[in-house]
Amino acid sequence: MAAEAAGRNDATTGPADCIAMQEGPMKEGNMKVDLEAPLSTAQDDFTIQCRDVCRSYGKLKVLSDLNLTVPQGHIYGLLGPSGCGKTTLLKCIVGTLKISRGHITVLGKPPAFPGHEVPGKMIGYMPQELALYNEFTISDTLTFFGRIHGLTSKETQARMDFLIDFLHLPQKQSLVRNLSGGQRRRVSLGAALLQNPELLILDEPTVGVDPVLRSKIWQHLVEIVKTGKVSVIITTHYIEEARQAHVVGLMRNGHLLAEGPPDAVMKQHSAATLEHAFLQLCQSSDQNSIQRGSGPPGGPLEKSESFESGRDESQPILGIGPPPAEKHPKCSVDWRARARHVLPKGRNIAALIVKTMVRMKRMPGSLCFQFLLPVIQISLICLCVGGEPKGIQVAVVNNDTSPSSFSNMVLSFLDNSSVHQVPLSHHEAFEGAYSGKYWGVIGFGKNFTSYLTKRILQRQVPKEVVDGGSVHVWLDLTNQQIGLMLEKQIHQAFQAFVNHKMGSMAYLADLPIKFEEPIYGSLNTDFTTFVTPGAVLSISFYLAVGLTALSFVLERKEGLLDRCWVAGVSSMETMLAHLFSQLFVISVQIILMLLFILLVFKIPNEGSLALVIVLIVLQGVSGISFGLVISAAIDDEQSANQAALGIFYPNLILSGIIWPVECIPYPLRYLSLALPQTYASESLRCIMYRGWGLSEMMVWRGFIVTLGWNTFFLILATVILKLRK
Ligand SMILES: Nc1ncnc2c1ncn2[C@@H]1O[C@H](COP(=O)(O)OP(=O)(O)OP(=O)(O)O)[C@@H](O)[C@H]1O
Repeated sequence: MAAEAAGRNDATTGPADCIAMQEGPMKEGNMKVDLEAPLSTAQDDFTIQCRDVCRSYGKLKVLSDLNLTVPQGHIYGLLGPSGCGKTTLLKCIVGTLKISRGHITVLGKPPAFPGHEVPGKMIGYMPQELALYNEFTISDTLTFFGRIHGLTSKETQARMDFLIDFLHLPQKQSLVRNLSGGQRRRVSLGAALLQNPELLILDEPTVGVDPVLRSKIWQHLVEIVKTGKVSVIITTHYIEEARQAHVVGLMRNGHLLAEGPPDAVMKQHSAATLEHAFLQLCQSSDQNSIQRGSGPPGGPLEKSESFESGRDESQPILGIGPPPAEKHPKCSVDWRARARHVLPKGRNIAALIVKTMVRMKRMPGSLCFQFLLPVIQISLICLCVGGEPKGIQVAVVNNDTSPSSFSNMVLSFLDNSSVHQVPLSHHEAFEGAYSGKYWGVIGFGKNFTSYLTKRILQRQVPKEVVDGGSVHVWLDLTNQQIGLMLEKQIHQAFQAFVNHKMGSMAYLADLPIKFEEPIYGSLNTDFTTFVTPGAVLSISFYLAVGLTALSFVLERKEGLLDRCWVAGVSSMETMLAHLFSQLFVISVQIILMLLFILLVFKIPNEGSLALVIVLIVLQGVSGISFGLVISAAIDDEQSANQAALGIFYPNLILSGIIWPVECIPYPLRYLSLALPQTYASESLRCIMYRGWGLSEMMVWRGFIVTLGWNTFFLILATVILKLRK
């Protein structure tokens, strides 16, 4: 095998034989991925060219003035210890990470250049993470990537059959989540090979793969580059297997220590193996750093520590000397290509929507949960919030001795389902009330009946008669709702008694205030009616936030977003596809919620059902957009959950959903009015309870504010995604 490799390497003298590594002062200025991006004059010979590439994560400088060249039709083995920056470099090459300085040219243009199919069909990328959808079968996985690359189903099928056979994959209907680690890695490799790309970028494809298959993969790579049109860049921890590559780049601390054919590297260092050559290079590099008084290798690199910038000519590094002078003609692109680059592609959106639908189909339990959760939540609110307290224990001390006993009559009008009367002595009643057993004490004096009669019939009575002819009530007001209910029930019972006893003369015992038929709403309006519209909006918003943030954060963590991006799916397409598929889920959720609140809990709706639905859907879209903001800004699911939960209560309280906005003190009220759900809740209440339409300001401003937040969240998510690259 080694001899074979050597033979191949001999045949690849020329560009790969001695790749120059840049020396001298570093060039200033950021990499230009715009219209002024430079083109290598020798672009026909090179598939990838990296010049003076720098990339940092915060203060950690990971790539430092790195120069690398992948000749066309070659296999390039990128080797280096864990953490030296290989994956970072590959991500810069495929365009998922932006470089802070330098130039990268891939297949003739910088990555992500308008109209360039990198990212896209020209490039096959296998990330280090498996980056596969666990709920997919092997067939679903390859079909999905086939759709994105625009392959016909016949082409996808043919490639699938070949790859399943070649990569020793199990049946194509096998679910990815049921595959072994090695099998998943091979499926991931299959997805990268699917469209026969011109450039294959493979980040540790042979980890966890048995030696027979590993050798077969290398054979295949050798085979596909033979045409001279396909190039491969591959990272591996098995340094010796890289001897089969045409060129190796030995990387350490963000620099390339050497670049050249494996045999030449070994010869230069009189090493029997590539591993030994690499060790020698590392030692020389460390000695050089110590002599120059720089910090230990592996730490953050400063410009002054850059190996290339201060390199001694005597160092045993291949290709010493500045790279040949390069002219940098500018790439140009017409407005049509630029527009095509920016505009979302229907094909990609459709592929992503189908992907989401297939995943939903494969997780029926989760889908049912998503549909039923809002119904359960709103039902619990309607059942448990705002209703009348029932079975409240009240002590009754009845000292009325009259045979006609008005006190018993008053008590008989008390609603027994709400108030449970417990007849007791004065002492027992108060002892029970103070010990928390009873919510109040209702007391009638000895002469209640006669004094009450006198109070009603005589014009003037002494204070003693007024007092003795009154129902005395002592309440435990630590629970305002129970206290208010008892007050209301006792008033109503007394009113009913007066009506019964006095008939048409009942007005004598009335206050001269008459509450007429309400202008809107009903006399029996309860708190549930107030709270339900806001609760529906809040549920739609927060479920969408949670599902969106979580699904994106997980997809990013598993490398799926990056993989799709390299396959040519833009962030905008990903967002739109998620929006459309989530709209389906939201629509079902809203239909079920409305069925329950209108038909089961009989919440009134005097207005247009269409307006109600549109407003709730728009709030769901706000939730999706806000979820996108969270997932764009946050990398792990725990922090994403915390962010979603963290804003839940402040927003719920400040939006006037559980208590009127009018109760909020002034400076906070301005904040409340700016929130996404304050005007929207008011708008929904106006539609449902007042029957208003869009001509009313209180209705349309709810829609306008919701649309405004949607736009703001979407723009913010896009900006954060761009800035964080
Ligand atoms: N998103 C990130 N944020 C901060 N630091 C990061 C991030 N990704 C990588 N790094 C750091 O950058 C350095 C290079 O990481 P990289 O993944 O490129 O190494 P690698 O050579 O591919 O390692 P391995 O062979 O183990 O995969 C490491 O120190 C790593 O901790």
